[in-house]
Amino acid sequence: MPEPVEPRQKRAELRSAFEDASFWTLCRRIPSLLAQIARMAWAIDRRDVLLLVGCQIASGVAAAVVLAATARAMVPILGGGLVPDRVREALPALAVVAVAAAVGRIAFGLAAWAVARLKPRVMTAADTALVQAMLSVELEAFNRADFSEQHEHAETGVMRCERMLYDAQSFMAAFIRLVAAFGVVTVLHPLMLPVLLLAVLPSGIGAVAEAKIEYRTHYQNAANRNLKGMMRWHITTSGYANEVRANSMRAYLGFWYETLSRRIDQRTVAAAGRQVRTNLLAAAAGGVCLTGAWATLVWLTVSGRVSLAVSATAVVAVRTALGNLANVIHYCATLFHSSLFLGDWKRFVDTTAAELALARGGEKAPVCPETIRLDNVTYSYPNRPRPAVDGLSLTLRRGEVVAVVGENGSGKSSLIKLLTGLYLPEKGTVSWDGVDLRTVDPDTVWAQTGLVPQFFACWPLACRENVTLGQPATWDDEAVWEVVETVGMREVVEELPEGLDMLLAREVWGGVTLSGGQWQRLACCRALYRKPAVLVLDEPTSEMDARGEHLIFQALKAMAADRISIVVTHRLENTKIADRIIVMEDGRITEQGTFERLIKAGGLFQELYELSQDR
Ligand SMILES: Nc1ncnc2c1ncn2[C@@H]1O[C@H](COP(=O)(O)OP(=O)(O)OP(=O)(O)O)[C@@H](O)[C@H]1O
Repeated sequence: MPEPVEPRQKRAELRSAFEDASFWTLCRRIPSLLAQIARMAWAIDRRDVLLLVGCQIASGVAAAVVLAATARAMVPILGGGLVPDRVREALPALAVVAVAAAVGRIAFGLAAWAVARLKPRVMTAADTALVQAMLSVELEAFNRADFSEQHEHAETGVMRCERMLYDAQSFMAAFIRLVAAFGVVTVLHPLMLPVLLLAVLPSGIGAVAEAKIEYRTHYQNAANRNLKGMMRWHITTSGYANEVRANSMRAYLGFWYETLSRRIDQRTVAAAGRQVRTNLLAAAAGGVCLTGAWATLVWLTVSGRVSLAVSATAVVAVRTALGNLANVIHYCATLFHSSLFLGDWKRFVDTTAAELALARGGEKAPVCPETIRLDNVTYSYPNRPRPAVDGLSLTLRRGEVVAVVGENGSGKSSLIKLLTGLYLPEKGTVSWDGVDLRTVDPDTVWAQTGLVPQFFACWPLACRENVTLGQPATWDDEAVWEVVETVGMREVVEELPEGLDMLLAREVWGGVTLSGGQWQRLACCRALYRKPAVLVLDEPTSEMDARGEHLIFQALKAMAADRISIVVTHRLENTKIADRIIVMEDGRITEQGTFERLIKAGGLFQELYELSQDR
């Protein structure tokens, strides 16, 4: 079986993300990263943020008190005299140790509670910001080669948000305790501080190197992961389950999925080897430095520079400092790691999506336009040698039904995206009543359009919402039933156990689905319910039976007087209801006229019609 092809992907950002990533960059970035996380959390719940910070400080102070009181207790315990006397003398300091340790634990527990409350909400905020960003972009953004890839990275950023808050809390907790321990160690003997730092520096540098390897691997797998995700959906969704089986695709799809997954795993496994080597190297260097730290402590004690009591406290302080320092370095590295993904999310939301956001003029589109005019309009898709619409001029008038026909790929769907302002032309102008759509707020255009696209959505919502989606809520179902009736769906909807309330999603418990043609009738309902000034139907009846098709074209005719109506169709019989037929070839209009005229004109229309009759 043929192996899946390796998808191409953009690499420039991968390089730039690493150029400035060093251990020192990590240390420099931590304060701003913490500030960014704090800002995100602050915007969600100030009380929890204050509780978290308060608890962190309290647990740090408690740790310092524990160490200081331990040092105080050690002096009588390791000093001379009778054991009961020594213990009695140490009791007050030991009581302080117990109280401070309890305060530390309570503060830690409360901090964890605050984080648990903040985590899901921070993640939801990041997630909704991403969804809003996706909703805000121009339709054209989806044609950009790297848009989906960048979106995928941003999705990972959202997933990491949750973990990042936990990492930030753990980092801060370790950092505050470390400062406390460092303070105690420095007071005991200043030489201990640099020795301690040296002991954990190698593991810090190793952790960052490991994080970089993981991030690089994540990027290298991005296109494959993206493709795998899409294929997974196609393979497992109920909608294609019949095609997958009846066209004997199962074996190949299974093979394809496994092969691609293995390819991703191979890179991850290879990276794991590099990570372990880095880790071991860092651990070995750390071990040597740590031995040096303990040797220094022994030397200080043996040479009489510190007393045995102080030395014993130093052992506790060094252990506390080391444990926390290792945590600081670990969480610093994971925070840094997460910050790279968060950077992807932020870049996508603040820059990529913002640059591609719908930002046209603020003018209002003319209400119920009399004419839509295309003047010399050209539109090309990226990576395509020829324009999809090529220097096209056309005027559509209110009250007129225009049918657009032509062979596959001749530019029909692109044309309707241009005249509804979904795409802006590369050259030429599209205007509604003389107002250039470039200067108009697109929402005021789309408030007046009703579109049945070629590939329409089957919304996993109630039947009613499948009709009214995008329109203000209504308490009265009469208008809904009216359009349901128009497309011949009343009986079907009435038979659903919950009628208009029925959930149309068989994947959800209690939900049902409809047949292909019934779904298409519902998509037509959606457009008709809007009573739009510009009604655009792109192959609206491709899945319908003759009765459904008849009903839709009757409805189109009945509604035509008050609006501009455009219908794209391959069934040329349907064009009989049109006032004018436009024939497209290679992005241009090559013929125009009524059915009666074009059927005898000797052009493409006549040829296609004769082919449709030749059975
Ligand atoms: N998103 C896209 N990216 C790149 N090329 C595209 C895209 N959409 C359409 N095209 C190309 O633009 C040309 C016109 O496509 P369009 O969908 O407008 O044709 P159409 O006449 O509606 O075709 P059909 O009858 O098959 O629906 C085709 O060559 C098509 O391959």
